[in-house]
Amino acid sequence: MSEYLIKNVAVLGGTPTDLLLRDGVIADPADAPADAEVIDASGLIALPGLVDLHTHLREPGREDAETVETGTRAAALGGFTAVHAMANTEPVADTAGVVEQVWRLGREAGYCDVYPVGAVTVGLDGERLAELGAMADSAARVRVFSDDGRCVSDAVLMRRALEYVKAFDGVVAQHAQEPRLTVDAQMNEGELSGRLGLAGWPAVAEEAIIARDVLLAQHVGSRLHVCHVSTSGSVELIRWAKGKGVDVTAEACPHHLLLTDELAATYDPIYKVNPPLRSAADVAALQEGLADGTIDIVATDHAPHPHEDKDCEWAAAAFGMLGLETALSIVQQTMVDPGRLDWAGVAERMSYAPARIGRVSDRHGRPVQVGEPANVVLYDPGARRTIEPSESASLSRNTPYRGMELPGRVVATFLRGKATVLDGKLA
Ligand SMILES: NC(=O)N[C@@H](CC(=O)O)C(=O)O
Ligand SMILES: [Zn+2]
Ligand SMILES: [Zn+2]
Repeated sequence: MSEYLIKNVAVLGGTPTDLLLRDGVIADPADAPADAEVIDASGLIALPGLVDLHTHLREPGREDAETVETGTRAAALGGFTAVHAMANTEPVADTAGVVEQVWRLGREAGYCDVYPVGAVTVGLDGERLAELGAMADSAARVRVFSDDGRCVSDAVLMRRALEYVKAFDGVVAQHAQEPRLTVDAQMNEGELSGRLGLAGWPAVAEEAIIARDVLLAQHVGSRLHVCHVSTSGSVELIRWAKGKGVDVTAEACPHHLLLTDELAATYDPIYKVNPPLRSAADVAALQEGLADGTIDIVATDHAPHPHEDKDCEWAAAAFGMLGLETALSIVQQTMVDPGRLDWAGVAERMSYAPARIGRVSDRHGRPVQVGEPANVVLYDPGARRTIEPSESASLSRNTPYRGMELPGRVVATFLRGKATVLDGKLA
């Protein structure tokens, strides 16, 4: 394996220094051998390899949309060294057999570590608990459980899941959506949904579940994670719960930090996502919540869909958008460039904290310093690029950023010292 001597890199945007990647770890650059590959990183920053707590890789079952291999290629290009693969596959990842299959596919592909998320209920049907213990004890060592795509809406089942995962330090990641309040819902409920004639999706459908779940988590003394928070009321509820000492964490997605429901007026289903794009006031509240730590992390909710599921009328289209290859750029644009977060804050929200929540911080989400695993991303915050969907490594093309000019570019990604991306391309 090559050894890399990275020269003049600004770790977390600090004073430029040198890094040696050797034998899978970060080593003292003074020990660099003469034949080390030298990378001139002047102008680049180094961040710890990013960790996504919410990725849809679609395999098994929807390999027309994405595979573990194509999705993890997209992840590497986005600066990720670990992703948590959501359970809403076909078959659902609700058994030790399926989670081990996904975990093995990730290892074989070798682009980043894949940590399967286990389903909370059998078949995501919301009726019976899946074999959570067997998934936890499997080779995949599942710690995050979610019916994402669906809400665990039955309060008794949610309570039992929260109680059950305590035995192995797991967490339930809730897709907070009260189903009865969102029957046929298409977009954010507001004046615009009325005008466009699209069924509205009220903020209360998300907030009611979050309120219930933080109270349940407090009652049973368990850990709760809230997926893709999208409303200002949700941020307020999570702030309140944290103030009460509830063990709750929350994520915001890049698209919810940038885009608003106004885009639905195009009727272009590229902007159709669950939860929906919300108002500018909600976007501002999410940015503020992410800055002050109420929202712990950014997670992509990378949701690939083939063109036949997106190139149709709004109401018939699938929910979801790509996210892995653009996440860091969107966070730079919405959080770093306006001064809401520094690069250390980005490392916390896109690497350290997601690794802690997913209980993978023995390997990921570790500081870029001597002795740590060499999971590192080199990023050029001064670059600008125009998003061209056909250049994506994903099998799908449903990026909402087509034609947009975004700041920043991932120059290189290293997984345990092995380059997965070099010069902005797959290595
Ligand atoms: N976010 C989405 O709009 N879609 C996700 C499901 C989900 O994250 O709820 C998908 O699996 O396509
Ligand atoms: Zn979801
Ligand atoms: Zn999702």
